[in-house]
Amino acid sequence: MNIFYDENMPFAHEFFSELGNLYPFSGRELQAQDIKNADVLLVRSITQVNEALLKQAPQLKFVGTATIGTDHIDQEYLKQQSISFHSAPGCNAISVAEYVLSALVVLAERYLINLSTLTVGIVGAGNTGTRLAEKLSALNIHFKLCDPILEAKQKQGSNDTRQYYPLEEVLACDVISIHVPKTVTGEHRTVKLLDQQRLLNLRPEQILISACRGEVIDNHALLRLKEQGHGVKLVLDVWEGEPNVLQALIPYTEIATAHIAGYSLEGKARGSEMLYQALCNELKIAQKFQLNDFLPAANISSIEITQQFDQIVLNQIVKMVYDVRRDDAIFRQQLSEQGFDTIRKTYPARREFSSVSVTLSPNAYSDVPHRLGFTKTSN
Ligand SMILES: NC(=O)c1ccc[n+]([C@@H]2O[C@H](COP(=O)([O-])OP(=O)(O)OC[C@H]3O[C@@H](n4cnc5c(N)ncnc54)[C@H](O)[C@@H]3O)[C@@H](O)[C@H]2O)c1
Ligand SMILES: O=C(O)[C@H](O)[C@H](O)COP(=O)(O)O
Repeated sequence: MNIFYDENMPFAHEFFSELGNLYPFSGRELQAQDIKNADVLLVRSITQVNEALLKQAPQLKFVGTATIGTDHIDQEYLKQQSISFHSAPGCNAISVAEYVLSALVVLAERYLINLSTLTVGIVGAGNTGTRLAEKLSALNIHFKLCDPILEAKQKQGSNDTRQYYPLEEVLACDVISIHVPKTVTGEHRTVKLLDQQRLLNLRPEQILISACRGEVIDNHALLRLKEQGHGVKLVLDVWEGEPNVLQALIPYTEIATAHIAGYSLEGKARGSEMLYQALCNELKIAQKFQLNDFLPAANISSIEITQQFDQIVLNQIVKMVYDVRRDDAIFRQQLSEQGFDTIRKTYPARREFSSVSVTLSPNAYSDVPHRLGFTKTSN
């Protein structure tokens, strides 16, 4: 069996080498002639999988994307060709939530904001939006969810008991964090969900965070708004037209990064693991490996908190594991010379909160670190 996989999939060799011959490829450069003898194709979001790519691959039976987003896959075409398709829902949702939390912590320090006074509007309450909501709950930070699709399912009797709010109400919150897929057509289209009019409605003291897909915010309209002196604070991980970023927008952002919100080692590697599981299921063979077989220990793998848990301690432990300013600096300094894709391919190691076990001395007892995702030290 010939397995072609994106070179940017951690542990792909470890997971898949016993299942067939492995052929790594560079995601942006893959061409139809490269995969003529592929049985399995494993991609990331930068490879457009459609008829043009697959038309010369008669043996292909399995396509997987080690990502949450699936907007780069022509699923209708795969169905027509009886090629099975698997994505990795939720694989990097924790990573995205930790990115947003790190950004909030950094902005809270930069502008002396008390996080507990804020209301966060979360647009899209799926995997990433939900993980963020859980972390905000742990911190007692108020949030409002908008998700008309889940709201409609609730009305039809789903088990979801969360409260949903109209989009315009959620867009009026102190912080807006967007977590929708890229949807080009239909009632719930998200391309330019934040169009010129909605951007004009923003208040100068708001914070707007986007770590979903660049096309959800009209980047040119956002640039015009900022050029007119609007105060809205921007945290942008994703950009319209990646890898070609509207560079004039970067100086107007508080935090700008190269679509790496989901790039924790765990988040990316879970994508590899989920495709391994899917392929084993398809081949009807037992899974021999799991992610924990390969994940190394974090550089700092245990800490003790000795004072009462407050925003200062929160800032310290969040930034100890992941300080988003590192990725912001890399983006600003290296985008022109290295390019967007190289920054992503050479992304330095980043771990999730769970890689650190936290001990709390008796006077510091709090369940917040654990609820945020840190591992409880076992006695
Ligand atoms: N920056 C990154 O590194 C990164 C990482 C992971 C995911 N993503 C992107 O974020 C998107 C969301 O990820 P997820 O795991 O939460 O996906 P998900 O599918 O679990 O959840 C998306 C939610 O958005 C809702 N939704 C769809 N259209 C909407 C609309 N018009 N208004 C409000 N809600 C709407 C859906 O009902 C769903 O509940 C992915 O599709 C992907 O494109 C980016
Ligand atoms: O959709 C996703 O899962 C994320 O956007 C993911 O981080 C994309 O990473 P890429 O496939 O572009 O490396």
